[in-house]
Amino acid sequence: MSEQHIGIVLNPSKVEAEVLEDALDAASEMRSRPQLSIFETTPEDPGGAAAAQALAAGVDLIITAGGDGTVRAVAEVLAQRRSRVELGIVPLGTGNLLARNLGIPLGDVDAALARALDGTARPVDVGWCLAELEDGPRRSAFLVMAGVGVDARMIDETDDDLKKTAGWIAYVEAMGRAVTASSAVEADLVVDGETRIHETVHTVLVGNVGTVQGGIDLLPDAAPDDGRMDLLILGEDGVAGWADTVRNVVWDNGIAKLLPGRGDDGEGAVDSETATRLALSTLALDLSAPRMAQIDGEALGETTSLRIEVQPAALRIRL
Ligand SMILES: Nc1ncnc2c1ncn2[C@@H]1O[C@H](COP(=O)(O)OP(=O)(O)OP(=O)(O)O)[C@@H](O)[C@H]1O
Repeated sequence: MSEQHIGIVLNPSKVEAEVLEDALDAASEMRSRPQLSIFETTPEDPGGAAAAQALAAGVDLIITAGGDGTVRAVAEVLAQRRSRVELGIVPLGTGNLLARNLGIPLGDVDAALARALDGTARPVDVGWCLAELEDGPRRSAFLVMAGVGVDARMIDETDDDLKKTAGWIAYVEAMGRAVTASSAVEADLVVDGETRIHETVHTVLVGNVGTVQGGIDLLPDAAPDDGRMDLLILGEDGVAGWADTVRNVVWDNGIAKLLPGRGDDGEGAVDSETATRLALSTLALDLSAPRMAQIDGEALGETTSLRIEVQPAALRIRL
């Protein structure tokens, strides 16, 4: 069998290449060291070009070393090309929502690398989101969530310095500001080309996985390999309740969970009468006024139109 060739797509603002090289050396002690190529991301190109270079170099496995933004950029290239090259994730971001939802070890490079090297590849769905933005249409892949409303604004308003020093607590702080700043908007939704919904909404989210910061399970039925995405619509009255839920869960359970000896039993699913949940393959969303859209924690810009579709089992992620 020819030697395995691994490509690491590395965000150098998160970790030094030597850390990954040393970890790979340690993991390879008992077997032949695979060929390793490192492809660095840049602020202007957070992983797409690096992934394309890795594929061009003929790697058998791509491992991302960065956060959700790095994984998203790499996944976009793999899904677009319908590549069967497997993906491993060493989560080094702030939120690491995908890794968190998939049960990949956080804050432990060696353990995450072991999964990437020896884990079994599982199919993971990818969502595609076409947004009409001020400077034209943009089509982006997402693995965690896409949408408009409180969540998107919250991410957009998250102070970068705060995010660096305070981590997920920064999200809560930003959310407090976002809830007061958000205003309702008329939304027309068409689910799977047939179910029509007209509602005054604050937030519309489509998720591949359900858990957000603080262990809050926004989409309890979301599964990354079911070929569907889950839709959450928060109506006009829902947002206050949701914000309360989030704040309570984050503060009461989130902080408690971080303290030694405390259980992980906090559940924060939205159960408001004004919240609607559905599974879907496609969604057309039109808004009466522009709202900030986001994909996997990245602010896209303001839009009145999103078109979302699922590419089932587009990725093979080692878990
Ligand atoms: N070479 C680089 N130097 C500085 N910044 C970079 C570089 N490469 C990528 N970035 C920036 O890193 C960000 C992407 O970070 P990444 O997704 O890896 O972590 P994160 O944002 O902390 O993750 P998470 O979404 O999980 O919290 C982008 O804003 C991108 O511009």
